[in-house]
Amino acid sequence: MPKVLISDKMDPRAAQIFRERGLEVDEITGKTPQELRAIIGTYDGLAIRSSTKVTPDLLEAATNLKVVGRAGIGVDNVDIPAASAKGVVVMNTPFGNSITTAEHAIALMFALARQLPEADASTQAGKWEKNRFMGVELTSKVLGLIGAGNIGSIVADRARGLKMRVIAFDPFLTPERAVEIGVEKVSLDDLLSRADFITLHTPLTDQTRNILSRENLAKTKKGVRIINCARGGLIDEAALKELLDSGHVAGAALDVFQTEPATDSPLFGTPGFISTPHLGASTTEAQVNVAIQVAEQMADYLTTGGVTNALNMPSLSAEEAPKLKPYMALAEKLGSLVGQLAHGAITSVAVEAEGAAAELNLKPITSAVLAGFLRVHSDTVNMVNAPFLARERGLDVREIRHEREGDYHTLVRVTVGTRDGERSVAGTLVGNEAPRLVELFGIKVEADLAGPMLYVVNEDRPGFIGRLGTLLGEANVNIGTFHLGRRQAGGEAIVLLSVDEPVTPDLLARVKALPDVRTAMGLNF
Ligand SMILES: NC(=O)C1=CN([C@@H]2O[C@H](COP(=O)(O)OP(=O)(O)OC[C@H]3O[C@@H](n4cnc5c(N)ncnc54)[C@H](O)[C@@H]3O)[C@@H](O)[C@H]2O)C=CC1
Ligand SMILES: O=C(O)CCC(=O)C(=O)O
Repeated sequence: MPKVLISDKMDPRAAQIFRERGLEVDEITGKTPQELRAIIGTYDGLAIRSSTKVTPDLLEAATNLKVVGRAGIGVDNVDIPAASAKGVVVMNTPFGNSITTAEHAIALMFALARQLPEADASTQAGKWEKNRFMGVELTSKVLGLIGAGNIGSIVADRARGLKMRVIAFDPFLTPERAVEIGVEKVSLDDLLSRADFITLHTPLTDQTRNILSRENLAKTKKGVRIINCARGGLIDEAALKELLDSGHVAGAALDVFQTEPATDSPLFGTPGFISTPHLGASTTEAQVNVAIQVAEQMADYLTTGGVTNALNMPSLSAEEAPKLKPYMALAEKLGSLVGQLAHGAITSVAVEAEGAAAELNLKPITSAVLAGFLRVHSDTVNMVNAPFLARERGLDVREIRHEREGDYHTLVRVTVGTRDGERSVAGTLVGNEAPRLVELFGIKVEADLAGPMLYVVNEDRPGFIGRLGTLLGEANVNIGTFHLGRRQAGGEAIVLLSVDEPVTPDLLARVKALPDVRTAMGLNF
């Protein structure tokens, strides 16, 4: 039974769903990285929010880990390249907390406009400072969105309801989408100079880090108010402090900080500054949404192989997964076969699908081919890290669909390119279920690829099969299945036979010494 660890505080529905789906679950929160490292080894799944840091060090100790599920959006606390290299799927829940976070940005905008936290503190201190707290109206003001994705577009919708004019800087926002969400697409400089309020809604990337740098902050309109409910690191906090002190920036509200938890900051106590402790996603509704979603997604993956919202693997719905499962088994076997047989450096891999296979999602099939192929050289390869490793090796990977049906109702062909030319193998599914090899390097042969096998290329001459059978009998090697194929009568022929024990070097030498043998190899599936 797969085991899941919930290592950050999460709505109890997550644990409930894991149990209902037949998984064992432990909730152990508040551990130090060292303590987590000590226990992670037995878990197949790790469910987190933002506190747990999934580092290369933790992943090294996570010897059973198959999936990390982030109950939330940002995955900057997960080292995705390191997880991919280890074959661990990383999933998030991209929509469950977006409304809540957008509402927090709007709440902070109101709080800045009317200085609500200061007014509250002053009133409760018995001061009744009615003349101190002069606010500004939101109506007709310009709101500048940096990032107009899920959350940014919800903020735009709410702001338009407040009769604000919304402008947006987002290099990936199409003009059509800008019209659809009712914003004016502008350059960053344009936004900085026009916005009365600026709100950030991008992920933290190399391009967005420090997007509100000292230089860019200096370009803002005097009296601007700034909100960040996205990620610390988007704003130069030291420059922001100086501009608040000078009065150029009238107010700033940060939910997120460069260093979290932010228990100390030069910004604390600055007039016009408001902060919340990364509360953007903290509503009951959002936490229920993300907990349910992450648990369902992780349980799907661990029980059916279904993949949703993964950041390092193509999606595969829970309905698709069972249909694709036999294809992935076939693809892995074909990948493994070419990996074992092809000599010389492989530069390209083409995966072709014919007939029924052509109607399927080819990404997982290709990943399985690559996993089978690369596993010949490393047993830590799986479907998650195989495409990543293939890219690292500079392999040119292609997918080709042929709608036509050939001799088989469904067919997957794998062709590898080497310096000596291309070599291909093909297979089908018998009864839509059982993988069967049907073509090997241009020769038709029907064989199940299972367990240890002996592969022989020979001249097609009378008496050869008898000699091979006798040799194996004398060597006490039991034959499970025997498959033959030939290019043409009297030409190159192949023998593929399954044997009960792996082929030893001694047996291989004796097979190679038989008359008419061109080459022989032991294979394993
Ligand atoms: N404070 C909190 O508790 C929460 C924070 N977040 C954070 O909010 C941020 C936004 O989340 P979503 O809207 O769901 O993400 P999203 O991926 O839907 O939208 C991000 C937008 O940023 C844009 N973008 C990317 N690079 C850009 C650049 N260089 N300049 C301008 N725009 C750029 C993208 O095109 C995209 O439209 C994320 O960082 C997420 O982690 C999300 C939920 C809760
Ligand atoms: O889980 C949380 O409280 C933080 C949410 C967040 O930052 C995100 O989803 O990106």
